[in-house]
Amino acid sequence: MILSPLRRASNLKSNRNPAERIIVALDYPDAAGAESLLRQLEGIPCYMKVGMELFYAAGPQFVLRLKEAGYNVFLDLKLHDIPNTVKGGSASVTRLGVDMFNVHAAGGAAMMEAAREGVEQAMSGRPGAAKPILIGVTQLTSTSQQVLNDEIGIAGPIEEAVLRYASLAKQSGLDGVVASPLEVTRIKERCGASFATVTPGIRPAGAAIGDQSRVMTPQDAFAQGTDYIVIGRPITGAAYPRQALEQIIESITG
Ligand SMILES: O=C(O)c1cc(=O)[nH]c(=O)n1[C@@H]1O[C@H](COP(=O)(O)O)[C@@H](O)[C@H]1O
Repeated sequence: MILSPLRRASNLKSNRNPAERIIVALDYPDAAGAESLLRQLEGIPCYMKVGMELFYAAGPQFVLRLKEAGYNVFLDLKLHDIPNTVKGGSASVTRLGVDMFNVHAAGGAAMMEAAREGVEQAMSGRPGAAKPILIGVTQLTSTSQQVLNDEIGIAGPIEEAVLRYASLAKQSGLDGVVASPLEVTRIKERCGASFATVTPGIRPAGAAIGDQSRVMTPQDAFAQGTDYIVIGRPITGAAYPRQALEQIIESITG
């Protein structure tokens, strides 16, 4: 069961409590696992991310339960399909009442514009509701320079590929991008300070990197000017998840 209501982060510009800029990835195979973590983190007003693992198992119902508990929710389904399908998917996700969701920038301008149209269409039926933050995924933080060039076949520095996706996302009317904190400074220079950056690939010093490639510590990521960090296993896989999260909060405030 999800416990007490939490204070809700209002929007990008008025994030006061640093915890509101930490997005915890609830990568669990079922609702019970995620609920156990929520009990341990009770009272800390961080953002919660529902990704494909939990959503495919627990569905929209779990998103609604998080919303009822007062959390801001990032629904990470990385939509990537023909524009008409992404428009409909984006409208459904918006009607669900999530605070943030993402689409793959690799789907191109027409697809991202369709996502925005889907949001706008759904918002017309939800007067007074807050519009979700629409984010484009650039290059996954698990992708290395070598994989990009040799396997995927995109030439040049990975940062250039990320910047290209970020510019396209901005031109298509998106609110920001998912990228590595390593690319935040250049994205802000290219797309403007108010263009949001949501950065996974976060590893506190000494934490196992696992399948991530382009990583940074929480404090360094915020020093680069990121708006939100996304962090999963360093919290969910810790012996004491609450302590792990509190240490991260302390590292960014101290
Ligand atoms: O869109 C995302 O959230 C995402 C994009 C990306 O490029 N890299 C990335 O790791 N993520 C997500 O961020 C989370 C990172 O989890 P950890 O590696 O366990 O901290 C996972 O839920 C990923 O699905």
